[in-house]
Amino acid sequence: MSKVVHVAVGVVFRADGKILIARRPDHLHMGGRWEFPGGKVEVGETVQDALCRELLEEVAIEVQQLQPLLEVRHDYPDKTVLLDTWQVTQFSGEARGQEQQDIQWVSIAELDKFQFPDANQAIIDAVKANFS
Ligand SMILES: Nc1nc2c([nH]c(=O)n2[C@H]2C[C@H](O)[C@@H](COP(=O)(O)OP(=O)(O)OP(=O)(O)O)O2)c(=O)[nH]1
Ligand SMILES: [Mg+2]
Repeated sequence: MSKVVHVAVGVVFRADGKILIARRPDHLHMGGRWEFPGGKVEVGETVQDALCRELLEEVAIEVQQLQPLLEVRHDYPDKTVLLDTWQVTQFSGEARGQEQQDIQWVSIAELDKFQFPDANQAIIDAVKANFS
């Protein structure tokens, strides 16, 4: 069995209630799908540290306030991920894709229009249930 990939994922809310999504570069796992920004937790790092680092690296925002939302474990054919998902309610900076990826701010109702990796359905359901 391969080990579980621990991923820090941020559902970033802007003051107007919109959520930040980004399109995964084509060459990556789940390339071309939309995601909530984040990435793998490195050895010796807390999940909160990983989330702050990834959001700065990927979309140039500095997290100021976060709270746990849910954990989603999902088996893909080639790997198993644990999406350790946090709600980000305060941040500084203006989001921009630092890796040439498209980003968008979308309403909760609009999330259904985008194609996310399969593991994300549980996150989207939780967002709708908690924040709609
Ligand atoms: N960031 C993120 N990853 C997701 C989501 N949904 C989902 O299945 N994943 C999967 C895809 C990847 O297998 C894994 C995250 O890896 P990643 O490619 O973002 O990791 P990373 O930013 O650290 O990138 P790298 O250093 O490996 O290039 O989790 C999501 O909403 N956000
Ligand atoms: Mg990433």
